[in-house]
Amino acid sequence: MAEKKNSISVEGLSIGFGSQPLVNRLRFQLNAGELCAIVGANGIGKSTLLRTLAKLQPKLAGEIYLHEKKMHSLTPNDLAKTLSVVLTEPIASKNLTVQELIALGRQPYTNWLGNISRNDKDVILQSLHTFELHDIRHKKCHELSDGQLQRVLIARAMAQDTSIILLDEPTTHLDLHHKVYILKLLQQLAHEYQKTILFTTHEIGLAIQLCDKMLVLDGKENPFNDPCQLIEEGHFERLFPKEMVQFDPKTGGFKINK
Ligand SMILES: Nc1ncnc2c1ncn2[C@@H]1O[C@H](COP(=O)(O)OP(=O)(O)OP(=O)(O)O)[C@@H](O)[C@H]1O
Repeated sequence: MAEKKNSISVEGLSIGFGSQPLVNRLRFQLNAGELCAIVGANGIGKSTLLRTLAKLQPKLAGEIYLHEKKMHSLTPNDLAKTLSVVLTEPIASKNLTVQELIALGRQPYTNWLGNISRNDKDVILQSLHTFELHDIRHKKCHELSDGQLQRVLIARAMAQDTSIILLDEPTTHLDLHHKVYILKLLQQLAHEYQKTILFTTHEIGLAIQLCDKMLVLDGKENPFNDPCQLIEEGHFERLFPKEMVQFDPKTGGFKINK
């Protein structure tokens, strides 16, 4: 079997704001080709972790390694060629067309005039096809549905052609069909293109079915493992107060306590 390539690893990481840590002593490692969900209750620190991993806010302690190099030793341009981020915040560039927005993903590779090469054009075309956006490539982003816009943002991350992709709640606002569609696309990107994909979500049941690994932020142990192992160890049972909902290990989903 081929040796697994370590893409992102975190050791003793504390995250939070100011001097107040939200989560302490995080430790996990992801390899090339793995899809991983970060789950946990509202306000536990999922988005904060994602933003810290993307260097959008400082870590409080510990170390983040990308391809076994300390993240802080990478230049901004090297970081942009290694890691792309899809956030939930509304995008400022909704007046661009679908194709123009996806082309922005090529910025780390263009020269200082921003000239697009033949290779850049091929990568943009491939992203349009992979995400079935070719027919709407000339539409303005403000004319798109939430689901279409979500696909465009992920296509832009694919055009950035980084080995690691981080996404904050990529399935919010989507119906069940489109939630599954987006998560399956992410799984395909990870498995077929050997990307390492880490995303935050409240869709624990879907994540259990589709992810290779999961990080459960519970504010204490914060276990990281493959979903079956996490179920066996009972980590999902302890995630929410039992009076309301209960995890059913047989179905891998939550049931309302009536
Ligand atoms: N800019 C900020 N300054 C200080 N505290 C903040 C800031 N942004 C978020 N927080 C706090 O940090 C905590 C974690 O927020 P975060 O958005 O990471 O949680 P989350 O797990 O993603 O939650 P949700 O599931 O609701 O999206 C919350 O208590 C939040 O109020």
